[in-house]
Amino acid sequence: MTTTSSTDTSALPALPATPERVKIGVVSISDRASSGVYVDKGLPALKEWLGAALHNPIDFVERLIPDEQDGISAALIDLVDAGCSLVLTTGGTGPAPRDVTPEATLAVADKEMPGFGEQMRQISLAFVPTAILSRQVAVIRGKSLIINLPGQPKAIAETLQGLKAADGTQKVNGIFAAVPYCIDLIGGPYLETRDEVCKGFRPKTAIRTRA
Ligand SMILES: Nc1ncnc2c1ncn2[C@@H]1O[C@H](COP(=O)(O)OP(=O)(O)OP(=O)(O)O)[C@@H](O)[C@H]1O
Ligand SMILES: Nc1nc2c(c(=O)[nH]1)N[C@H]1C(S)=C(S)[C@@H](COP(=O)(O)O)O[C@H]1N2
Repeated sequence: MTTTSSTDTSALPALPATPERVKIGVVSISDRASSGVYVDKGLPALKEWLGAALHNPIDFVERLIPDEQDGISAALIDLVDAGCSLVLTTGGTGPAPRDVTPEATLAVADKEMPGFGEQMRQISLAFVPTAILSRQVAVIRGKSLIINLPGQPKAIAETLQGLKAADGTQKVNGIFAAVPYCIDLIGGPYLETRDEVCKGFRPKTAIRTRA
């Protein structure tokens, strides 16, 4: 009789020879960047970080939009409908009157994922005492994970990858460590991280290997 242990991953399909293509939505939400008062640094920072963190080839779908709740919700719906497995927003998470990104994100949610916001505020405290001013949320819509990041361009890498000590050991885990497995669970592509940037974590039973 053949027995299968709880850590036997042979039941999972083998990975294709090269990492799967993934479609990722990146949304920069800023009144001033979207109207040309200053140059947008949000989209370049998001694309640069994701390109460095993933082995998967990425098709980016980009939006640079003002802080308008209905427009933000419409952009998020569009990106999910376009097949983005992951959507990252930057900006508009604070307490100012025009900061409405969390409301716009919750308005399109099937499920809220509160752990991401909790962990991001915790991580950000290692960088700035004002971390708790970000109301950022994460949600599932269809087969897509949508995550809000703060608007400061440097906050993108800070929250996604966390903080490393001078000797290279991870002092504070970034939230991206939990993203690949979350996307597995909602039926998306298998994300493969570059461990030196951010090591994705999966339970042993969810780790797939190449044939
Ligand atoms: N897309 C961006 N590109 C470059 N810098 C940005 C961007 N978004 C925000 N910043 C910087 O981070 C700061 C905090 O971001 P926040 O989202 O709170 O912007 P804001 O003050 O509401 O103004 P705006 O929406 O017009 O960018 C901004 O004041 C700006 O210095
Ligand atoms: N990692 C990180 N988190 C951060 C910050 C930052 O610089 N780095 N800025 C904080 C500040 S000052 C504010 S007001 C809130 C909300 O920022 P937002 O409105 O630009 O999204 O995010 C906070 N979180």
